[in-house]
Amino acid sequence: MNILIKNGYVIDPKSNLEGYYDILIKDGMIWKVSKNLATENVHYITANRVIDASGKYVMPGFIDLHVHLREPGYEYKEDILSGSRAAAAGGFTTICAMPNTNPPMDCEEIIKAVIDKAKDAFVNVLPVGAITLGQEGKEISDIPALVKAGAIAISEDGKSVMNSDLYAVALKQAARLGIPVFAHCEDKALSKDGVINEGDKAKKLGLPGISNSVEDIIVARDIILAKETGAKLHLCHCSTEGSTYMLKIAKELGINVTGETCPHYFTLSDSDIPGDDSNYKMNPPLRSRKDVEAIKNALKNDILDIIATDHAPHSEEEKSRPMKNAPFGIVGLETAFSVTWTELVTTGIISCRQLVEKMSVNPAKILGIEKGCIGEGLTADVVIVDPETEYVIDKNKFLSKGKNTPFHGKKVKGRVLYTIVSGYIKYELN
Ligand SMILES: NC(=O)N[C@@H](CC(=O)O)C(=O)O
Ligand SMILES: [Zn+2]
Repeated sequence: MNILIKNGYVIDPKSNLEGYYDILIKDGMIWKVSKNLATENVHYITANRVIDASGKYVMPGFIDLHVHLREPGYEYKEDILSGSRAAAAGGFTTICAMPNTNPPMDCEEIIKAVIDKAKDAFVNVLPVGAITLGQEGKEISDIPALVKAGAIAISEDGKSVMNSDLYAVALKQAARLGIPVFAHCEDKALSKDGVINEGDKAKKLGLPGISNSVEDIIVARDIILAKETGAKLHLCHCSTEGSTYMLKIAKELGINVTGETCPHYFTLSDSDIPGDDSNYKMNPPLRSRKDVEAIKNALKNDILDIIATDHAPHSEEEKSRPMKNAPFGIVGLETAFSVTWTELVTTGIISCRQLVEKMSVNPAKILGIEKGCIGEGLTADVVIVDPETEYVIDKNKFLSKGKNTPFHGKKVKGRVLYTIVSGYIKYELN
């Protein structure tokens, strides 16, 4: 299948290309990027499909470092096929699958099974291996075997490895193997049975709170250990002002650390929680307005490098429970681009270029993969968006099995129109 994308506004920071270009995709690859490409004069190649992208933006496909696909074990929440389909609808062409499955992705066999299953997926799925066996925090997984089987990174996501001695060993191994460590920063002894951010809202709802120190303490520890071990540390879902300050200092000191946040942390604060509604329950929790401002500022100043979704689907039944008893997590694949465009780009907090850097270029760089770019000769992973369309988010239209979102009914601007993975149109808005 050959595709010609005509008249689109291309934003490709890695090639330092921004402007109106046509793109010819052939045999799964970016064949030509040029002004005024006509099908007939491109080496006799005719396009089977011509996409008129006038007034649209063309970007390298988004890469999500933080997705919970729930397979194996929790297929009632999501599976590789449904989650990857939702990813394509969100403009993502590559996603990382977190290991907190059942059983966790802590051995060669499970990593291989996920890779095998992902052959039918709508987008590229890259598995992340669990740091400890069963994610129990007691015994380290066979990390070299996980990497050999295809794990792109390691993580204990859902929790932290609380034993610093064990964690340091894992960091050293990751450093030696050249893979990043995705860190969920949460001091379990401190967070206890906390449900939402510590503060007025928690008091009002009579719910146990989660303080900023729960995150900040482990962020500090992990940065210190990254310095000592030389590991490539990636801080997942940063939500606090403190995290952004420590990230800034760590970068200034030349420590190999990157930071991620998610759309909900720069859009909502705990004061937006309307009542006992579990669609507002996630870990880390929605923080104070001051934290939200700090997160936005850190995105603007490129202290935070990555916008990921932390797509965490749960069943209707699980999320209709009162906050105290519902699992943590919200879905995000199908809302991330529109929410980010609305909250950060149309407001001038970040540029389009920065959006592409944070959702495509930087994730590719962290993973060390040749993606996040529309360069000639590279695999054709491309997203086409409409920057002007306004619509209302409707969870009932999600392709994900998970409908648990606090953004249902939110009016947004900017919409994904096409997602092209390895030269195939995997999503098209109709
Ligand atoms: N973020 C969440 O609230 N939940 C995630 C786990 C995680 O990413 O920490 C999940 O797996 O449900
Ligand atoms: Zn996490």
